[in-house]
Amino acid sequence: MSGTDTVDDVVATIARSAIEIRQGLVGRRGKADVENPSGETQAEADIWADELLAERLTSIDGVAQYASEERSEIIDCEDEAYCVAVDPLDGSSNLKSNNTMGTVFGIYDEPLPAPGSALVASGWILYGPITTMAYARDGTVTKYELTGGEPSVVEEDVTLPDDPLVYGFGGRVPDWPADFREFAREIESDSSNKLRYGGAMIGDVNQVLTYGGIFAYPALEDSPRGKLRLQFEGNPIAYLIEAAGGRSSDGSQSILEVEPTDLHDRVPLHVGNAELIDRLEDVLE
Ligand SMILES: O=P(O)(O)OC[C@H]1O[C@](O)(COP(=O)(O)O)[C@@H](O)[C@@H]1O
Ligand SMILES: [Mg+2]
Ligand SMILES: [Mg+2]
Repeated sequence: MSGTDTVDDVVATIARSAIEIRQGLVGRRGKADVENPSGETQAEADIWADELLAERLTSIDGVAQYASEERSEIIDCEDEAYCVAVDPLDGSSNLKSNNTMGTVFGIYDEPLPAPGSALVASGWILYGPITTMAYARDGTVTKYELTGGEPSVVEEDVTLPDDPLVYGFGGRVPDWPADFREFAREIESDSSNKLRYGGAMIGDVNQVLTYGGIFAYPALEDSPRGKLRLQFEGNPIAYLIEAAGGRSSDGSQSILEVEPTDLHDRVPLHVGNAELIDRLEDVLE
């Protein structure tokens, strides 16, 4: 994966940096006294990981823009071609309790903010008991283990298992709109489904990729666009889950069809096995 084109260079750089990010979490578990563009208090590690990725990714030939959940403005580079959007640390509130976190990336061939249809590749790093990467390009998904050297492939042509097993829904239940509550009740009452919610989208979505099922951070009564960000979280996740044979939805259409109006737009996110997303859209109609 190293050095054949800009997209490969970006992915190889993120994979290498992930090992450093993981090690650098030690000593950076506190909060910084600053808010990100979404109005959330940043962790020291959010800021540090963003700066590390910005420095590395903007120096790659062919990278035109770098943008992240943790900074208001896009960094424009002199090159033209690919625009990289990252969530440097997904689930950073899990730093305190030392639970799962991730890094999410999307590589677009249009200036940001761009719709998910402009993605050429996306993926995520999962900082679990070991560090893994799920990566989608050209309609196929590959899983890797990362140790610092060349990423080693553990599975090619990854697809969601046919029989869904896990579900995880973000937000407080009383804040869910009535139609989403009805859908959630339907999923819960099916005895073949198990609840899995860890407070880091990447951990929960990776379980859906592994076992089949559904993850959602839905629209909330007082936040109709939900919580998760379209450029940095929604689009990259949707691109990968769709490449793995699943579906994504903002409630009525694929996340990849949502037109952005602002770099830090939020989007109601639902991803998983196609049959479950179809059922969700029927209920939310
Ligand atoms: O604390 P809540 O409301 O369950 O929210 C958890 C969700 O927020 C997030 O932590 C948001 O991501 P960041 O940590 O990158 O801001 C998701 O990973 C997770 O699914
Ligand atoms: Mg996140
Ligand atoms: Mg984050």
